[in-house]
Amino acid sequence: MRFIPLKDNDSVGQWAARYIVQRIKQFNPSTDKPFVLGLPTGGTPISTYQELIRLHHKGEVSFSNIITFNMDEYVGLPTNHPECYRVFMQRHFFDHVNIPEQNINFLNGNAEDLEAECQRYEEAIKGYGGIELFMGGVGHDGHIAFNEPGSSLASRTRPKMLTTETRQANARFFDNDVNLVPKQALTVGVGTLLDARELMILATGADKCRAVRASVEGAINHMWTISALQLHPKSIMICDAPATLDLKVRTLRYFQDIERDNI
Ligand SMILES: N[C@@H]1[C@@H](O)[C@H](O)[C@@H](COP(=O)(O)O)O[C@@H]1O
Repeated sequence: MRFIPLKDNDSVGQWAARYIVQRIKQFNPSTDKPFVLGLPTGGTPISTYQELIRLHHKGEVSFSNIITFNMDEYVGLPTNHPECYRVFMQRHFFDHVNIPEQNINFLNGNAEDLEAECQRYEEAIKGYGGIELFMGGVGHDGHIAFNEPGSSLASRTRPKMLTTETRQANARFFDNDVNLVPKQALTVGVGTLLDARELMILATGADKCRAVRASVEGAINHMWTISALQLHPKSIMICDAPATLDLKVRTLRYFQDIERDNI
């Protein structure tokens, strides 16, 4: 795994956005051969979306041949709710770039049969030949997408109950009222994420430092689903300085040394 230790949140956004643009350019997508990008919501990726929008407006990247799959969605939120992940993505990214509406894929958290909806999503990903690059964030408890502690590292897309800790963390988007945060979500599985040809995780802020330690120095363990990164043949974790606070000095120096030309 690559570990990119950067200074602050803006540097993380810039690094991640440039990496995505570079990968898209290398891939040279076309209508027949689109680039399939997995995307997250949350506070962490916002600086990346802002930088991608800026690069798009500068003419450095087009999203016309990009297919997106978002990693998760709340169950039961009205589709026009501002915290519905689809609405979040329109607001922070899709409304500002040239991605065709039909290229955007989302889990429907209001589907009548949630299991069937998750199955449909897995099939849709397969239909495009899999995901080229999946970007994600990480929860305080080390969850990746909504794969809460104890999720199988082989899991596929499915409904999941959210922990109280996660609902409390997300209450900031729901008038600080935990009771307004949905109790359930649909999420791609850890196995679905591991199937992506590349997995890029962003972590910013001191409140993520335990999750970062678990992913870099910890043992692979379903109680920290982020640790599955270690199983992926091509994973990158990008952090700001506060998120590295719990790493050993030796670990941090090691990655600072081997990435010295890239940070
Ligand atoms: N399902 C999302 C995750 O995909 C995200 O990584 C996590 C961290 O969010 P934030 O970036 O706001 O800290 O929050 C939610 O639980």
